[in-house]
Amino acid sequence: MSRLPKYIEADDVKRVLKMTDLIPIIEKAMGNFSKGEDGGVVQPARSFIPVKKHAGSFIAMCAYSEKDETLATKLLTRYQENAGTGIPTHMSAIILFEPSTGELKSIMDGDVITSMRTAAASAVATKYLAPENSKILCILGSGDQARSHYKSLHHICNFEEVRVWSPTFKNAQDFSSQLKSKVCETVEEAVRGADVIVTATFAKQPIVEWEWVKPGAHINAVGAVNKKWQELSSELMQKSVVHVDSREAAMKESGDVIISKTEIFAEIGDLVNGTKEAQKEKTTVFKSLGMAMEDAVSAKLVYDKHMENQ
Ligand SMILES: NC(=O)C1=CN([C@@H]2O[C@H](COP(=O)(O)OP(=O)(O)OC[C@H]3O[C@@H](n4cnc5c(N)ncnc54)[C@H](O)[C@@H]3O)[C@@H](O)[C@H]2O)C=CC1
Ligand SMILES: O=C([O-])C1=[NH+]CCC1
Repeated sequence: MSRLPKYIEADDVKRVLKMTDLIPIIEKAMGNFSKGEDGGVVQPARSFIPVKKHAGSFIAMCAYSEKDETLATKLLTRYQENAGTGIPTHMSAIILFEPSTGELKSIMDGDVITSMRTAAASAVATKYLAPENSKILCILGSGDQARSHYKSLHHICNFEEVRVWSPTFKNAQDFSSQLKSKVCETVEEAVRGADVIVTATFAKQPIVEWEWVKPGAHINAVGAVNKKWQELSSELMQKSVVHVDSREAAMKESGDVIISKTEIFAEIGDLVNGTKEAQKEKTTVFKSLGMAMEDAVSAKLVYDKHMENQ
């Protein structure tokens, strides 16, 4: 193997990474993660460095999976105030190592992977938890994650209607002109009657109330990645059956979980492994925070596919 790592840019990641390949790989990874030591996953809690002077944060996420033979770290910045400036709010690179020798294999764009693997994790949750014959999808937010979720969730359900709401009406209109959907003026209008709901916003205070949510609906809550922030009201969290990607991370990083003091029923991996039963008929929440393990398996897939084409 050459000692020079392969640099894989965003366009190449986009070219080789397909949602249909990614969803089952993320499903398996979530299952392995939730098996504890038997799953062969090592994923320490991620590090956050606040870049207070510039209202940003720097996040380092590492994982090793023995079963998947992948060892990687993602370095990511989250600068919310970039919104509307033309600079993305999240930017990242993934560094992939060869687990058998420790060699550096690749440095690749992490933006496409972050977008797609987060939406793939929600697709797995939706597969287990959405009501049968879900027809109406509601997306709150119109940014990067909103777009990738639109695409991934169509692999799971045959939606007849998609609704989008965003705090800036024009952004929702742009979303709707590119991805077939109906623009809603309020969160309540978007949420009422929806079977599957995605919250992919920068909200710091709850934007979704329990009484708007159709009984039995499934919610993928992707934003509010801070112990002081919430996208869902405490009542909604307490009355729903709550699932997370990692219990440990949720208890440390999720305001939706910590502030509401809700009980966590299961990790999505527990549903995959069959150690907890999916309760499709109940109102369910998947509180997603994102896992390094998801980046590691995605990066390996990208690397292997990219090298096949060299
Ligand atoms: N769970 C996970 O694995 C991941 C979570 N995220 C989180 O998902 C959320 C969305 O990320 P992206 O789509 O990449 O960001 P983006 O910058 O592309 O889009 C953000 C969206 O939030 C909306 N927004 C801004 N302020 C708001 C407010 N106060 N209330 C409601 N909506 C507001 C914006 O109008 C925009 O539609 C962020 O909180 C981000 O940190 C991002 C990556 C992975
Ligand atoms: O897992 C991830 O990449 C992120 N979670 C929150 C911001 C980015």
